[in-house]
Parts: sequence; C-alpha cells; structure tokens
Amino acid sequence: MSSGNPGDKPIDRVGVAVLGCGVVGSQVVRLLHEQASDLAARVGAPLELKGVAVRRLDAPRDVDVPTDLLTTDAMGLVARDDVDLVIEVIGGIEPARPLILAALENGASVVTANKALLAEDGPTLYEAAEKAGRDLYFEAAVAGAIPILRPLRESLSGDRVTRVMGIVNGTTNYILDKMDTYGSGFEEALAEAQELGYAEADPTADVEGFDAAAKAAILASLAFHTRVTASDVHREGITEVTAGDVASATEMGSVVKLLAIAELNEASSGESAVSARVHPAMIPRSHPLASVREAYNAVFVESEAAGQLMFYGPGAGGSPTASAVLGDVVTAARHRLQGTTGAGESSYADRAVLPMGETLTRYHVAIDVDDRAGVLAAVATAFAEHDVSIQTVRQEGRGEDAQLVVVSHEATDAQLSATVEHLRTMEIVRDVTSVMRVEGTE
Ligand SMILES: NC(=O)c1ccc[n+]([C@@H]2O[C@H](COP(=O)([O-])OP(=O)(O)OC[C@H]3O[C@@H](n4cnc5c(N)ncnc54)[C@H](O)[C@@H]3O)[C@@H](O)[C@H]2O)c1
Ligand SMILES: N[C@@H](CCO)C(=O)O
Ligand code: NA
Repeated sequence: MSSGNPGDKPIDRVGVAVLGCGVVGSQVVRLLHEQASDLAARVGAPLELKGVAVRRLDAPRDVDVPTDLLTTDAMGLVARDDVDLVIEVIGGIEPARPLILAALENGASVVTANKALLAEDGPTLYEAAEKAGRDLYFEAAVAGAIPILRPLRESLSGDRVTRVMGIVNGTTNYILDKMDTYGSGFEEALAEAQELGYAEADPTADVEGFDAAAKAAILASLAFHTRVTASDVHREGITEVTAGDVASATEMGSVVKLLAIAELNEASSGESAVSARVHPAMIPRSHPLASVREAYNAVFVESEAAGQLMFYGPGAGGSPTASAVLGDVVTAARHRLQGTTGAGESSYADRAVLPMGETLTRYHVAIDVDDRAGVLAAVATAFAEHDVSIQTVRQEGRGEDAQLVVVSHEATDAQLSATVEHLRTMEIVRDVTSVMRVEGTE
C-alpha cells in the first residue's frame, strides 16, 4: 500500500461513474444496484452511482437506468467533483484513453476491462495512476471472470513466476474444441461459433489471435515485472489449423489449443529475456489445459516456489466479466475511503523481449514421403544440418501413402522453421502436411 493523495479530503461514500452501458456495463450497473447493501458492507461505505455515460440516450439496454443518471457527455461525468471512482467499459483506444487519463487527473480511481488499451499503452496509464496517487485495476481485461491478474500482482508477488501459459480466448477454444470433437474443418466450426453467438460477425480479432496477444502482453508484463506491449507479442491465429493437424495431434495423444505464452528464456547475451507469443500448439491430453473445453478459459502458471497452478473459468460474457469489475471496484473503493492505494504496476525488471526466432520451442512435423531405403536417414540429416535434435519419429502407411511424423527436441524457432523450409525443398518429400509447435511437455 502507498498513501493516496496527501490533499485528499475524507469521504463517507464513494461516488461511482460508469462509462459505457453495453454487454459488460449493463451488468455492472445491475450488480451495483442489486448488491448495493453487500457492496456497502464490504467497502465500508455506500457506493453511489452518479452517472452512466452512453452513446445514445434512447438505445435499448439490458438494465433499467434512471434517466437522470444517463448522459452522453462522458468527459463531463468524469470531471465531476463527486465522482471518486470511474468504471470504463466502453472499450477500444479512443475515447477510453483520454477518459481514463482525465479521471485519474481529476482524482478518481479507475477500474477498466479494456485489454486493447492496456496492451497498447498500459505504461502511460500506470504512470498517470501513480502520479495521481490513485488505483488502476483491470482484472476483467484478461480471462474475464477468472481471478488471474490479482494473483499475479499480489498473491504470487513473493514467488518467482517462470511461465504463464493460457487459453485466453473463448471463441477460438470453442472452434478448436469442435474441430477436435467432431473432426470439423475450421470454416465449419467458425460458422457454428457464429451461429451460437460466440464469434462476432467479424471474427478477425479472435481467430487471428489479436485478442489473445493483447492478453499475453498484459500477462507477461505482470508476471515478469517488465513492459510488454501487444506489438512485442509474436502472433499466429488459428485460421491455418486444418482437420489434418487436429487428427495428427490426436494420433500423438495430444490436442491443438491456441496458447498465449509468456515465459522467461535466455537471450543470446546470456541475460534473461521474456518470450511473449500466441500461436496454436499441440499439448498432451494429460495436460491440465487440454481439459479446457467449449468457450472456457484457463491460465496455467508455473513458479519457482509454488510449482504449478491453474486458474479456470468463464473468460467472457456480461455477467462474469462484471463480477471481475465489481471485485476491483470494492478494492479500489476501500482504498479510496482509507486514503491509500494498492501496489501499482512494477516494471523494475526491464527485461528485453526475445524475437520469436530466438525463442526455444519444439515442432511436430508430418511429412508425406516415398517409402524407400534412405528416406528416413535423409530426413534425419535435414534436421541434423540445422542442429535440431529429434525426439521421436513415427512412420505411418506404406509405399506412396507413407508418412513420417517427427517431433523435435527443443531448438530455436529459427532453426526449426529453417528445417521445415529445407524439408520442403527435398526431392524425397512429397509434401509437408502439418507443422505445429509442441508445448506442455518436458
Ligand atoms: N463482452 C465480454 O465478454 C468482455 C469480456 C472481457 C472484457 N471485455 C471488455 O469490456 C469492454 C466493454 O465490452 P462490451 O462487450 O461491454 O462492449 P459493448 O460494445 O457491448 O459496450 C460498449 C458500450 O460503450 C458504448 N460507447 C461507445 N462510445 C461511447 C462513449 N463515447 N460514451 C459512452 N458510451 C460509449 C457503446 O454504445 C456500447 O454500448 C471492452 O474493453 C471489452 O474488451 C468484454
Ligand atoms: N472475444 C473474447 C471475449 C472477451 O475477451 C473471447 O472470445 O474470449
Ligand atoms: Na480476469
């Protein structure tokens, strides 16, 4: 804890403003109203809703808001003297950024669910909060209702986290789960996800991994006390994952998941550096993350003293996300009342972010080959030429239908992708049918 702002006058109620009344905002307003007495007891003073900023006063909403509380002037609401805490659930960069900065400058604490903004410009917001002596909380921004940021920021702050590996996008997990369960192709599974309302009409942010990359940046920053933005995160989505990749994973006793990974690697300088990446990967079915089905999220954390921890639950949806927002609201309101703040973001470690090419990983490669003497040796030689050691080789089929499935030991991503390029040029290789990274094994 640190002291809030020395000039603060004591308050006996906490004035709250909600910015945005969409999927999440409407549930936040509902819970603020329905749970008012419990929230007051937990905070130690009533939370008083001073206003709800919306884009259109007459738009249909999932919650009844008294008309005298509605306003289209979000900046005017944030500037009011009686607003002590601002909940930003508009999303996107503008106008969320200037609204949050104005709220902090005006002495309000801020709770937000805005992963896009935090992943792009988190440090500016953290500095503004620090300067204002106010809290900035954002548990809802990563994995919705699942408590993961506070555990990283507080519960695990006495330990040394070495890796965070998460399924942090529900839409893509739903699609991959359907591909795994029914053998569907990507397009078919996406259409089903859209019909059920999981995937948006424009699913780019989910299926191309942008949403997961924003969350990976936030996780990496908190886990390793350093600054990682979305543009530092290596990103590959799931649009290229085929039914063949999924079948190949099944043959291996594995499953394909879109993983957001933040881990400590060693840079070529010998210093520890952060690898932050989002890509599909095969994980063994025995891994805890393999059991995450449908649109659920989970984050698997490894740390030196605690060992392995897994956080699981709903990663999206109005009411689950509002639960995470309200948890932050109670903490921030309590601090505001006591004239203190929680621990701010720490980026003392100042670690470099490792380029993907230097990141250590493992590949699973399936190759259609001619089944004749010397083929296996030639394939093994290609791996050896790039200094990649092979862990297992399996041959399936015979004659024209022969397929080799090679799983490598750990090597840099540059060595592994050079090996695949080399294989593609070989005369004995008819086709490289599946290339996928392997995670979650020793
Ligand atoms: N929906 C989820 O499941 C979920 C999960 C985790 C995090 N989040 C995050 O929560 C935030 C809100 O998401 P959402 O799903 O509720 O989006 P939404 O589009 O349903 O709601 C946003 C609302 O803000 C309003 N708005 C836009 N500009 C405004 C302005 N200038 N002033 C006032 N209101 C304005 C829009 O009209 C809309 O109603 C985003 O940052 C999102 O990433 C959402
Ligand atoms: N589009 C996201 C929801 C909130 O981050 C998902 O599918 O998980
Ligand atoms: Na969360």
